[in-house]
Amino acid sequence: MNDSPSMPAPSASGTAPTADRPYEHRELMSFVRRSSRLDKRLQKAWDNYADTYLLDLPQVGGRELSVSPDFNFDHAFVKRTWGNSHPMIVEIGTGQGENIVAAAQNNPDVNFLALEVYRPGVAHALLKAGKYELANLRVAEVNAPDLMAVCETGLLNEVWTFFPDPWPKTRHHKRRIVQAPLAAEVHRALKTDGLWRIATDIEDYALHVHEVMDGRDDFDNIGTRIVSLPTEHVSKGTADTAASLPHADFTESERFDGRVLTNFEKKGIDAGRVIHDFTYRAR
Ligand SMILES: C[S@@+](CC[C@H](N)C(=O)[O-])C[C@H]1O[C@@H](n2cnc3c(N)ncnc32)[C@H](O)[C@@H]1O
Repeated sequence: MNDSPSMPAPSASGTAPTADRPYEHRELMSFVRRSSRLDKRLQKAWDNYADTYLLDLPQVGGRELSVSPDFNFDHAFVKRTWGNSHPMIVEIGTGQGENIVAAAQNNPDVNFLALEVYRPGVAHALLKAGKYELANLRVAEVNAPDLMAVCETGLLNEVWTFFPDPWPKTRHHKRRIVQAPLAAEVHRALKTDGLWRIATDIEDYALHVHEVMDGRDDFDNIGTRIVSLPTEHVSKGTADTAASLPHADFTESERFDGRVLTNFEKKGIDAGRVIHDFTYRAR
């Protein structure tokens, strides 16, 4: 599989992952492995469509959902797999594939790769890809940062991370997938002017994105809507109390019109939460 001449990409920690020291800096995962049992319908989808749509990527021995650091996600692999060199968009944490399937249907001249660790989600994405006979979509059941780490420099036009798992407890914030090391890897994988689109319905995650991303000198936040969010949380209090708290001011984007309303987003809206959209352009 690894017949490309290009070297494995360096990891965000600055040292390239190797077979005996793979992704050491990433032992804290952004997900907890859940049941991979499929019901009859999803098992049938898997049996029918995995050969066509699921990428069988080499793993690090004994580490589920990993991608071997010896693998290169590069132009040559894209050409062999998608059969062309069209622009490439990668979605990190695709859920059930609702969004990327719709995008792939609407943009046949763009290649899409969905990354997801939850097997029933992967199976749903396969089911829809098969149902709509999408030639431009592939799905990988992998830990997304592992794939980003082996992505050829400048290969991607866009990366999407919509409604990442919130990990609300402070002691779990380190598990949030939007982190400085991933940002560095996404930046390296993107073309100059490529975009990382992020959306969340969790106010504290929006602050987290702002904290991780807005001080970076390798990305520009191209949002134009000015937002001011309190940086401390009070469970009870008046509007005056809230206004007197320290605030962070930053910019967000208008809703990305390439995003369909997924179940996750709908649940957030139904619960009265505000959606925060960010667009970061790689320098
Ligand atoms: C809250 S869901 C949102 C799904 C989808 N983006 C949407 O908007 O409907 C977050 C998804 O990210 C996936 N995920 C979390 N960490 C991941 C990782 N390291 N690699 C790939 N997928 C991941 C989870 O399994 C989950 O399906």
